[in-house]
Order: sequence, then structure tokens, then C-alpha cells
Amino acid sequence: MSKVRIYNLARDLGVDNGKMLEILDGLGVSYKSVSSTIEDDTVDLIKQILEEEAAGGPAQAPTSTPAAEPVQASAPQAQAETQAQAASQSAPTATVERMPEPAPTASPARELPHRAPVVTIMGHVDHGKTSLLDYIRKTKVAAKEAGGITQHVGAFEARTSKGRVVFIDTPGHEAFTTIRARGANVADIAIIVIAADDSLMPQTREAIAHAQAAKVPMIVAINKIDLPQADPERVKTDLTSLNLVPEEYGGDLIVVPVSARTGEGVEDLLEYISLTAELEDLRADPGGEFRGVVIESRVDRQAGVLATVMVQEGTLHVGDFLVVGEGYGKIKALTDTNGGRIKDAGPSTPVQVLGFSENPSSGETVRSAKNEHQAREVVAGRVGDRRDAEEARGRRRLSLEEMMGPLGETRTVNVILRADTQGSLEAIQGILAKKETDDVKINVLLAGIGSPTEGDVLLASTAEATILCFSVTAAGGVKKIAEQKGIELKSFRIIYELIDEVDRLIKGNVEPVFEERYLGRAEVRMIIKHPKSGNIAGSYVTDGMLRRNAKAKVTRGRQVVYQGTIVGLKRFKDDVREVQTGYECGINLDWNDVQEGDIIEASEMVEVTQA
Ligand SMILES: Nc1nc2c(ncn2[C@@H]2O[C@H](COP(=O)(O)OP(=O)(O)OP(=O)(O)O)[C@@H](O)[C@H]2O)c(=O)[nH]1
Repeated sequence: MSKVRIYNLARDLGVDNGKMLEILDGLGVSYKSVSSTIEDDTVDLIKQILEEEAAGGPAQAPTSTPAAEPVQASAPQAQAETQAQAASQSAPTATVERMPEPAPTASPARELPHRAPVVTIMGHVDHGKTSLLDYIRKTKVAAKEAGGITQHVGAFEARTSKGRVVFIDTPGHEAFTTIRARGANVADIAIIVIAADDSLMPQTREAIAHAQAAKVPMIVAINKIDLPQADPERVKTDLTSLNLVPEEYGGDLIVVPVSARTGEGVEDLLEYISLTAELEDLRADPGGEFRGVVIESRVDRQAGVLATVMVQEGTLHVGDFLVVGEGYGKIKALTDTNGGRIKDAGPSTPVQVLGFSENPSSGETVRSAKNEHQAREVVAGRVGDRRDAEEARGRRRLSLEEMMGPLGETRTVNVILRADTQGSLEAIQGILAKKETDDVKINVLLAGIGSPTEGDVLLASTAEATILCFSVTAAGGVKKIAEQKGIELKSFRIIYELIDEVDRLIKGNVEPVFEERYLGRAEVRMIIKHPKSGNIAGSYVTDGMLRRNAKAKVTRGRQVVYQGTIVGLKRFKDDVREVQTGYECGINLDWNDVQEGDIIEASEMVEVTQA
């Protein structure tokens, strides 16, 4: 019995994939994605349904399966299925997947039009991101009008047989993460490029972590398959170690072998992008209120500020007022990614905007205003909100719920791990896995070898994660960015100290709260001059007890004359840790001016356990 891929059948029968899945749902056929295969007899049933529909018969697919048991759509290469089953069950949700959903009871009043997918390409250095983008640009971008100069604007539009696809071509995940770090999600699909001769590398893992954190569907492009040493099978097997199971192994990760050099497979990649976009059912209202995101911006000496904005909703027109951050501007000119002047730009269109007075940052959201007056009002409102928030931050105390998340719900502690070796990483991950409970999940977004990078900090800031390093430290620049973004970045030399830190995060994700606790008091009765230790206060403990390393407050009459530490305690000639009430002792402070008659009060800082 032969099998047919769902999307091939849809194409052959001239229906869209959504319709095909609707029919399969009606038939009770389960599938993983449109690239799952179905049996011949199911194909016959589908043809029958479509014929009946065309003839004006029952428009609905039958609501139950004709066979007693639901039919299972099989993934290709059934022999690999069992092998990868376990891994596929825990495959992250960021992969392309569509499970049957209940059919909607009523159709929406007005269906919004589809929009083109926005794609970002990420991967390890030298794996071929730029080459792949160049190949697509060269072969899929309409030739420019003569005379125009194409400039780098951070995005371009490719024309495929299935429609437009927009590629963000600012370098790799920096662009992706800076944009996401500001809370905007500009990409709909992430292509992870992996060189077939190199397989998974640290930045591949990072790229995957970024896509997963953003919950953006991923397509893996195994590049450089033209090389004699290319080993695409190894890449696929390696991917399963990250719980990403390629479709042909029974999982739902789309993997496309390509060569950016010869162009082999690039057409398939574009096809899969369109398929994924179709499943994502990307729609936007060109007539709705405008919303966009800054992709990149630069200052041109002659023209002024030029910002590339991705239109996400609504339509931009020359002459519109735009608000970005705490600034606004009026659009003087719009240029498409091909360098041509345009008058308006609808959803999923990257467009270069001339008219901002200041350079907006990548990732900032852009809104429109009816007129200059409204633009000014919006900006004034934002400035006011920021000031209020800054003031409130100073005053406010967090509630338990704010610190720990909704009570009674499972909390997730997000961490990024960095270590010197794979062995240490595995050891740490092993211990962390055992710490999970029903209430707290530990989500390791990224486990990488080597020092933390700026990308880690950005990932941490979008995913609210803590960066924990073992035996590696961050470069000064990275530390600074972490500080600016309020990201906790900690380095440890002992694994168990790192684990203690995770315990702390599990306890409440909050800084530990310390409280000063009174220990005891002593009266200084004489000063003993010691050649090495300086002045020792010969004292008598009148209340509680004194402890070495405790905090010390020295009072003379009513005045506090010193606050420091008890660095040494002696009973006769012996060093001791503690001295109780009613005993004499020698107290050595980190201060030499103690006098007879002074009162030394000892206290210590104790961590207050959070409820
Ligand atoms: N044989 C072969 N070489 C390729 C292919 N794709 C890229 N290369 C080569 O691999 C090298 C790196 O390619 P780039 O496109 O610069 O890789 P990248 O991932 O953009 O690298 P960075 O921008 O440095 O992160 C270049 O020498 C390319 O010519 C391919 O499909 N086949």
C-alpha cells in the first residue's frame, strides 16, 4: 500500500492545507503535521468528500471514522519511528506541529487576510547563514530598477511560488534577540542553519534556545550538503540529543538539506517555509490600527535618520505621524527593500522610513498617531508613565505572589548554564533534574561551554532567566550589559555553591532577605596591648554571648563610636569561637581605639526564610 504526504495531496487536489487538515480531522485521522503521510484508502475517502462537495452534496466531512479504529497517519521511515519515539514525546513545542483541533462552531464575522511570513536565519558562525540569504536574495528577489542603489536595510522580500516570504537579514540572533529583548516578536519562523560537515555547535544550541524561548516554529536547514565530507545523517541524530526529532525519525521537526553554494534544496526550504506559515495561519488587518517594529536604523549624512520598520498590523502611509519610544516623527518618505519609493506599506512589509528625528533602537515598537497633537500627547503620556514607574519602583514592596508567581501553580525557574567542559555541564544538569518537584520546574534554556555571551544576557532578559557559570567568568562588557538589564549573572568555582544558588532560586526567585539578630553584650574592663593583634579588649560578657566574626557595635556613654567585626576571641591564651554570659574574654576588633568602659554589642546577619 502506498502512502502520500498530506501537503502533496492538497497540492494535487487543488485545495489548501488547512482544508485538507479539516477533512482529516473530520475523518478522525490523526497526523503530526502536513508532511505526515496518509494511506491510500484515506486518500480515496478524501477524494470522495471533495467530489461530493463539488457536486453540492454534504459540505461537511463525516464526523466519525468509517473504520472502527481511528486511522493513524504515518510519518515517513516507519523503521526509525520506534527508535525516536521517546525523544519525540518530549520534543519542545517550538517545532512545527498541528494536532487536530475541534472544528470552530461558528465562522468569524470577517476573516482577516493572510500575511507573508517573516523569517529569521540563525546558526553557528560560518555555517552559511549569509550565503543562504545571499542565494535566496540573488534568485528570488525581483531585479532592481536600473539606476537605483540597493542598500542594506535589514530585511528583504523573496517571491516564491507560494507567495511572499520576508527575510530578516540583520546578523543572526543579535537582531533577533535585541528585538525580542524589547518584548517584540518580529519573526514568525526561525531557520536554524547547521553545516553538514560540522553538526551541532555552541551557537547552534543557542539559536535553538532562542527560537524555543520565543516559541517560534523552527525549520532546520542542513547546509553545505555539496561537500564530500557532508554528513546530514549525523546532524539529524545529533538533533535528537536535544529532543528535536526530525520528521523522518518520527518526530515533527522539519529538516531540509540544502547547499547555499549550488542552490540544491533551497526551493524545498522555501516550500517548507510557506507550509509552516500556512499552518501558523498568519493574518493581519491592513485596515486596522498601525503597529510595527523597528528592525534597524542608521543616520544618513544627507537624508537624516533612516529606520527600517516591519509593518505588523495596519498600513503605513507617507505623511502619517509615528510614535516610537519617547519620540515621534512624520513620514517624509517610504522606501521598499528594493530601493523603490512607495506611498504605503501593509502587513509583513519591511519599509525604510524617513522622518524620525532621533535614531530609534532595534526592537522598539512603532505606533501611529492621528496628528502631531496626538503624537505629542502619547509621548507626554509615556514620559509620565516612565517617571511614575521609576518612583514606584523605589517605594514598592513585592507581594509574595509577585515574587513567586501565582500561588498553587507550577513555577518555572529559567536558567542559562555555562561551564568549562561538557562533563561539568552534564553533572550540573543531572543534579538540577533531581531538584524538580511538582511545584517547581527548572528550565535550562541553554547549556553551553565557555564564557557567557551578550546573546545569553539577551536571552536571559527575554526569558527572565538567571545565568549561572561554573569555572568560567563573563567578560567585562557582558557583565555590564547584564547589570544594565538587571540580569543575575553569577560565577562559581564549586558545583555545590552553584546548586545552592539554584536552591535559592527555587525557594523564591528572590534575593535572600537578611535580618540583624542580637547576640550579646560585653563590658570592656581593661585594654591589653598585643604586639601582633593590636589592642585587645579584656571584657566581661554581661548578656547573651559573643561569637567570632560577629558584627560589633561599640558604645561609649550614649554614643556609638564604632561599628565593625569581632575578628578574634580569646579565653586566657586560647582562641575560642564563642563566649557565654558571666565569662571573661579578650575581644579583638578590627579597630584599635577601644577603651576601658566601652560596651561591645555583638550581632549577626541571618537569612530570613521566605514563606
Ligand atoms: N561548500 C559550501 N560552502 C558553503 C556553503 N554555504 C556557505 N559556505 C561557505 O562557508 C563559509 C561561511 O559562510 P557564511 O555564509 O559566511 O557563513 P555565516 O554563517 O554567515 O558566517 P558568519 O556571518 O561569520 O556567522 C564561506 O566560505 C562560504 O563560502 C555551502 O552550501 N557549501
